[in-house]
Amino acid sequence: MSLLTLPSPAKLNLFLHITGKRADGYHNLQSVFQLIDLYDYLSFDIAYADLSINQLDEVASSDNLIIKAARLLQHHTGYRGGCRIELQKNIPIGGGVGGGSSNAATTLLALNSLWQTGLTLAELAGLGIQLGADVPIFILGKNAWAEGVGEQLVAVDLPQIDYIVLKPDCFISTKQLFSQESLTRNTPETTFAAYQQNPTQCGNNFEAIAQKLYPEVAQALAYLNQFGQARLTGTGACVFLPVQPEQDITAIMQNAPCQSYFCHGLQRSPVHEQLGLV
Ligand SMILES: C[C@@](CO)(OP(=O)(O)O)[C@H](O)COP(=O)(O)OP(=O)(O)OC[C@H]1O[C@@H](n2ccc(N)nc2=O)[C@H](O)[C@@H]1O
Ligand SMILES: Nc1ncnc2c1ncn2[C@@H]1O[C@H](COP(=O)(O)OP(=O)(O)O)[C@@H](O)[C@H]1O
Repeated sequence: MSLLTLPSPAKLNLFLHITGKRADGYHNLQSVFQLIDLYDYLSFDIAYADLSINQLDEVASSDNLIIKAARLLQHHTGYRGGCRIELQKNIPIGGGVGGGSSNAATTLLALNSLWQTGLTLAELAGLGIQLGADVPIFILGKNAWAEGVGEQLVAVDLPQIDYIVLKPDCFISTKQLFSQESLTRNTPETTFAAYQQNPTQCGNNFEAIAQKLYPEVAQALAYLNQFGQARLTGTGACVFLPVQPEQDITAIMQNAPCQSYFCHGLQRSPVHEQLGLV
């Protein structure tokens, strides 16, 4: 098989605590990653000698994490062939829902299969972390409890929940939010068991800063908070609300102040199901 089309799912951080700053400037965190059925689609055709991708308005091809992931796999394994990659982008960029990281992970998984380079998931996650802190969760392909910078992952079972996700009309840089002086960097460590007992007690340390810097985020959170407990995902800009079937989901979405998505929580990534990595 030389041609393959795969989905690339998004994620939510059900909570996000920053627990310390490391000597290298990165921050330690604790989080629960929930995979959701908001997908980009990537097509891979390895009947090409070079690496190439269709042009994306927002990202130069040489900066695209998809190309960076493919190059990294080539470099690591010495594989000499190429691939033509087509990306259909649906996941909002800079939204805190991990689209770029997910694209990188889908690329590593797909090309490791098509190029028959034979790396294990642990080896692919080791490559992925060089591209971004969120890549390993998409290589694992399961909901997870995360520590370290997001690379220490333990797969967890989460209740089946649906979400409304809003994308405020602004772009948030992860680096910029981490560099804010007012960021709480010393949240006491917790455990997955403690989180499960009382999930609403765990929040997102970036929520106050994102709302202050971006009124669009404050507006989206205030809107969703009328219907339950809304949260920021990652460093934003997206915010999400867990919803029950009896709520008027259509009305909540129609009256939202910005773009809205209805998403199911996934138990595992469809990429792994499609590639037989069960
Ligand atoms: C904090 C999270 C939670 O999911 O935010 P989102 O990106 O999803 O919003 C992620 O782990 C982010 O991962 P990712 O977006 O891949 O970040 P990277 O590109 O690795 O890092 C961008 C910059 O953010 C800072 N950074 C990032 C992660 C971290 N644990 N500590 C940091 O201090 C560093 O300054 C780094 O240069
Ligand atoms: N394939 C890609 N899809 C999305 N963003 C990408 C991609 N490749 C590189 N990027 C860059 O990665 C950054 C973070 O994008 P993304 O992962 O969508 O956001 P977030 O980390 O907030 O969830 C953006 O600034 C974008 O320029």
